[in-house]
Amino acid sequence: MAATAQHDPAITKLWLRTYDEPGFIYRSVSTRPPRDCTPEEIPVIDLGRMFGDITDRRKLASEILHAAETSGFFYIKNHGVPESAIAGVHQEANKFFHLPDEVKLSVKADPAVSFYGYQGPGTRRVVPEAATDRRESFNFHYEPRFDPLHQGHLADIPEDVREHIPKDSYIWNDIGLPDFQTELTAYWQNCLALARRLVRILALGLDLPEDYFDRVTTYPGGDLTINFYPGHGDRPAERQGEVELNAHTDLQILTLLWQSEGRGLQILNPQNEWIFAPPIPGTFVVNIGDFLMRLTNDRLKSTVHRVKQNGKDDRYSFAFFFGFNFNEKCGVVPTCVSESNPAKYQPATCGELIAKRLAAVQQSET
Ligand SMILES: O=C(O)CCC(=O)C(=O)O
Ligand SMILES: [Fe+2]
Repeated sequence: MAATAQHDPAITKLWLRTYDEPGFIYRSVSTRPPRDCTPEEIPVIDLGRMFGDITDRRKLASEILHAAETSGFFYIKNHGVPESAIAGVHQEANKFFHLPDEVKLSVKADPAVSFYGYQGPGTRRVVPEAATDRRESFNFHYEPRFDPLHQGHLADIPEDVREHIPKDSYIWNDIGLPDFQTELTAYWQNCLALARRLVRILALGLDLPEDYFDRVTTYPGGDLTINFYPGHGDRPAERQGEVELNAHTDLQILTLLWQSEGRGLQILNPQNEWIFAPPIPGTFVVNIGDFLMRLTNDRLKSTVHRVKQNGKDDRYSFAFFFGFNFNEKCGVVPTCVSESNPAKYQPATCGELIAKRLAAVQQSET
């Protein structure tokens, strides 16, 4: 991927994509093998208090804020997403990724329409300097018809919201898995509800009214990606050390990540060293996205991460990316600016920034 810096072999140049011109930056990163994160670096936060009184909620909010301001990553437990919903997706993901290639390719992303659907191994490249990602994935996006908030009112969906929804219904073509769509959308609904609650806690943590962001989460970004990273099984680990998903930051507000057993996810800490965020049973990993970093004037951190799969066993992960309404212009929130710390960013819609970045990614793939 990256060229080694000239003077120090323990440092390598890591290229990253950004929203802003020129579109790339690089960081000088340690080549030392990753260690596991400490509980201080990526704490486990108990969300049970989300349903408590305002004192409980404020206490929870301050813990979340602290993690979001430091590593930008935290685990959550007691998150309320039923194990059965997770197991349902896990089972369907296992069946899906073991289908013959021609079946998976029948629901593949058509770049002329959207980037949703199946993406085979080696088809995505985050930055021109990087190798292609080796992961396989399937992803779909927010649709009001899946959102319990709009059940029974689908006729009232505003036209500009409709226009924003990609017309890629082919991603749900029949692939011979009768429960695939049902299980994925049921899990998606759980994540959507959880993300809407978490954003309220974030608002409290930012000293804003708890319902401050509600207005921009009525037709939010809500992408679910199921990822598959095959293990090497009984064969020699020929791919050991290779990156399966290249270093990136997530684009929107926050990501809820479930990971199956086995290390894979690595996070770049403030000392520019990779650390593992190993799976912890019963938890999700949450991380802050670029758009929320921008809305908080860089107070909350959107942290670089990547995946290396170096185990014998297959690894799965499910990433739910939550964003604000795509057509809503959002500026830096009032509690993150002051006379001595003016807003660094102009108001923008999440939709326009993401479209710009995805177009750039597509360009580096062609
Ligand atoms: O598979 C993982 O652990 C991380 C996936 C990820 O970072 C992503 O899909 O953006
Ligand atoms: Fe990510």
